[in-house]
Amino acid sequence: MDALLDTAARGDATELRELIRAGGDASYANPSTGLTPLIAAAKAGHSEVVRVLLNAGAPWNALDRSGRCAGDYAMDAGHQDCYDILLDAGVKAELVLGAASRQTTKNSEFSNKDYLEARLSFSEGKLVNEESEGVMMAWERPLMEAHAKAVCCGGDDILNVGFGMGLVDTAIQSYNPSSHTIIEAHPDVYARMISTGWKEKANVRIVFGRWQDVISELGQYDGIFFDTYGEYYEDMREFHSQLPKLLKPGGIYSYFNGLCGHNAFFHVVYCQLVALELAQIGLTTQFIPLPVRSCLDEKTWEGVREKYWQLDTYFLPAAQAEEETDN
Ligand SMILES: C[S@@+](CC[C@H](N)C(=O)[O-])C[C@H]1O[C@@H](n2cnc3c(N)ncnc32)[C@H](O)[C@@H]1O
Repeated sequence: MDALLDTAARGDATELRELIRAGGDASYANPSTGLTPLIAAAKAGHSEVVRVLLNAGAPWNALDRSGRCAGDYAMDAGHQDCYDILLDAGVKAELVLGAASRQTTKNSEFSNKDYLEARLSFSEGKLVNEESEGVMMAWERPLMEAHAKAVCCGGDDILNVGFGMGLVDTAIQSYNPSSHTIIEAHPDVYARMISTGWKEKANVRIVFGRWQDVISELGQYDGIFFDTYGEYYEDMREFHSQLPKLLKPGGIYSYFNGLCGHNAFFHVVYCQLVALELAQIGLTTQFIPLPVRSCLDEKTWEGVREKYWQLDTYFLPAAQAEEETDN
């Protein structure tokens, strides 16, 4: 099977087609390196070979032993054609997967039931669960301030889903909105909101519960921020399906963009996917690049089980609903 790797690396599309026709496995991965023909082709910039392999069923998202996929190599080497083909393949595959999962019956348990039932510990720099997983961390403060700015420039009625350490809500308060609604589902976080005086703020309304369960109690907002924990992309998609009811015309929606925060190419695929899905409900999405390297060092993650963010740039999503037209 290493013949496939050699042929892909050389960029010989004709020979590769023949090898596949003769039974060669396009999804082969070398057992010791994890190298796939797709990675070999993307690394060398052979776009026709990349196309042949994808058409023959090579998975766009296979990782080698260093945790990188074909798109990562194409991106780093500046092979734009390969990058575009792989991005398109990734977005299409995830769109199809999403459609398929929407057709399967829903699990009766919700995604983050265990998280919501477990105890949390709060400290200056972080909020962690019993497994020392970071629920929220102070390094995100500049990002939360930027999110608050984005959603507050849409108008005066603001909704935030997920209080965590209250970083985004503190920043939202600095814009003194007319109304500031906060949904929070975890009892420990809710108790802390009460003990730190959030209930006494004149413009704040706290809704305790899962957003899924309290959505009917909500109104319409000029700015909405979404940042929960322990939920899947499917949950966020479900939230997005409620945006036409929740977001006023011209309003701004933003979310914590931690999707695939460990892999640069997967992250780009998910940015595109969300933008496409939001476009289907009439929102136009921009991603504002924010450098985050300076917010993070090895010390940041001390005492936290997993680095949930490993990229140098954060892409802050700002999605605007269509303005109302007169006719
Ligand atoms: C990552 S933290 C939010 C951090 C916040 N943006 C900040 O600036 O500190 C996620 C929060 O969402 C809450 N949460 C998780 N699932 C939720 C749900 N389904 N509905 C409402 N809140 C939820 C968690 O308890 C947690 O407080």
